[in-house]
Amino acid sequence: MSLLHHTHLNGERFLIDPWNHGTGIMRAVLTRFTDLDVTHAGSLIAIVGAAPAGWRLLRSAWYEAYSWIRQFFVASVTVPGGDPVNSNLIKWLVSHRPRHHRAFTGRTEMGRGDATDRAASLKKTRRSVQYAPHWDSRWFFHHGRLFVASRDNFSSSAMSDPAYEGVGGEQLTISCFGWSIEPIQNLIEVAREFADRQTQYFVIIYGRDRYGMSWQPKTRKPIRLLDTVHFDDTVKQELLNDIRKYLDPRTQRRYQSRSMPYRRGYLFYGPPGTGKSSLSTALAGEFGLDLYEVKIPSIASDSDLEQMFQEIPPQCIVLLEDIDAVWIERTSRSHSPDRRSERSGGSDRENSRANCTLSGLLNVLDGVGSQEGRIVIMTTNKPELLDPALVRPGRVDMKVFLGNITPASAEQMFVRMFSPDEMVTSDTIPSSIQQRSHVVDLDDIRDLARNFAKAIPDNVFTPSQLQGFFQLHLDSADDAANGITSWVEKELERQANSSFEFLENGVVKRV
Ligand SMILES: Nc1ncnc2c1ncn2[C@@H]1O[C@H](COP(=O)(O)OP(=O)(O)OP(=O)(O)O)[C@@H](O)[C@H]1O
Repeated sequence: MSLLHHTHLNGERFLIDPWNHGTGIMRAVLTRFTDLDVTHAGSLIAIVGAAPAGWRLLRSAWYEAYSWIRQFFVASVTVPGGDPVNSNLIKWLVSHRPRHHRAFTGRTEMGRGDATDRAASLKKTRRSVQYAPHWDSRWFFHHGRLFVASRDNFSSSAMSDPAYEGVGGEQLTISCFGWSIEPIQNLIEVAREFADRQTQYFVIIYGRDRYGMSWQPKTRKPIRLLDTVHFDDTVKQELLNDIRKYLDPRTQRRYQSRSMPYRRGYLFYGPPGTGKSSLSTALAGEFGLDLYEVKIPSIASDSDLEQMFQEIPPQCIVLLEDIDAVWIERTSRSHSPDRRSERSGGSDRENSRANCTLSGLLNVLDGVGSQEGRIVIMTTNKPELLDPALVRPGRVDMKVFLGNITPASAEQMFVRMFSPDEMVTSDTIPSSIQQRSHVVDLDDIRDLARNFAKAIPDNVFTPSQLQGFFQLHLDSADDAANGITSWVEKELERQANSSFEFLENGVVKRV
């Protein structure tokens, strides 16, 4: 089809091309309705069209200039992801963000739900959404100085980690103008103090990340007082004094001057549910130490174990759980699987056998990195399976037995559960329940506790069993005191039959 059109204007016949024709109309329209000349509009369009290229040019010039400035006039400190200083800085940056920060990550809350939302906590169906500020690089002033914090190698997998705080987990570089890193060092100190203040009521528990590649803060537990872990009071005092003495700086100097390795090991042993893990966490809170959790059965190899230990900082508690799962080298896999199975109490334990060896474990316990003020706590339900080499003095300096509950401990537990401080009497508890929990006088509670303790047979139930009973009666001390005798009878019967109870169509059945 021809692109030329014929037209008549004032009786004349013109041959025009559509472009000129279109421009003519545009010009006519523009001049009619605005004062703009279309030739100027054309220049405007040309400028707008050239703007992106100009912008790109400016940007690359800026990057060039910035890298030049960085090279000669900027001091910087890079902190690797996963390092405690990294998370301290992130905490400080997040809480000192500009008021109008607009980029956030949104994630379903993985930790405890809103403690005040009783209905939600009971149903456990809805979790709140957690919003955390998000940025790649941020400029900010601190003490009159301009800093920039930039995150490198952001990986989206970090976001699916429950410990991810919206930012963090990646390498962080803090820069400022000048030739000295002193302002950055000061900023780091400020961030560390800030983080310490924020976490002083919590124990930070570190675990390996999902790929087993690095230590990550796994949970932050409110400090558990040692009074809430019930076991022999004399042993508790001995343990506390021992750790206190060990952490005293004078002890460290004495160890060093006598060329002794500065480390301390403890073994907590006893039946499941007697408080071995709880005691370890309570000690971490008592002495303000972070807790590094090593689950022996989940370690892939000796070299993994070694790598883990190399990355554990000094001055912390290392918790080696289920230490009896360590493969005992002397009874090699090929020679005596039966014997091992027999020693470990059955085929199910075979399945949970660790892949690290005894010598691998002894290596990391005695290795160079272990001599820096760490406390190593090993826990086991089966101390009789442990190799004597593992628990010899020097590796295990004190053994602490945590056993079944005594009537005296049961009495203390009762008082703790129902003392006025512990009883919640806020609006979150329905008034009907508040009326039932009328006993809040401490003397009354103590009386009830004494009667309660009389019903508890010595050394039969674990503290966690008793805790389970309290959980059913948290709203009323009276109910707990009245219900204990029948609970004890039922539990004794159940233990005698060593049966597992379950409900089927409303009928209690046992297997
Ligand atoms: N001695 C105790 N005093 C107070 N509470 C206890 C005690 N022992 C256990 N509990 C309670 O029972 C629960 C389980 O305790 P914990 O996990 O510390 O036991 P454990 O000995 O480490 O068990 P396991 O050997 O199975 O790991 C916790 O909620 C804890 O509060």
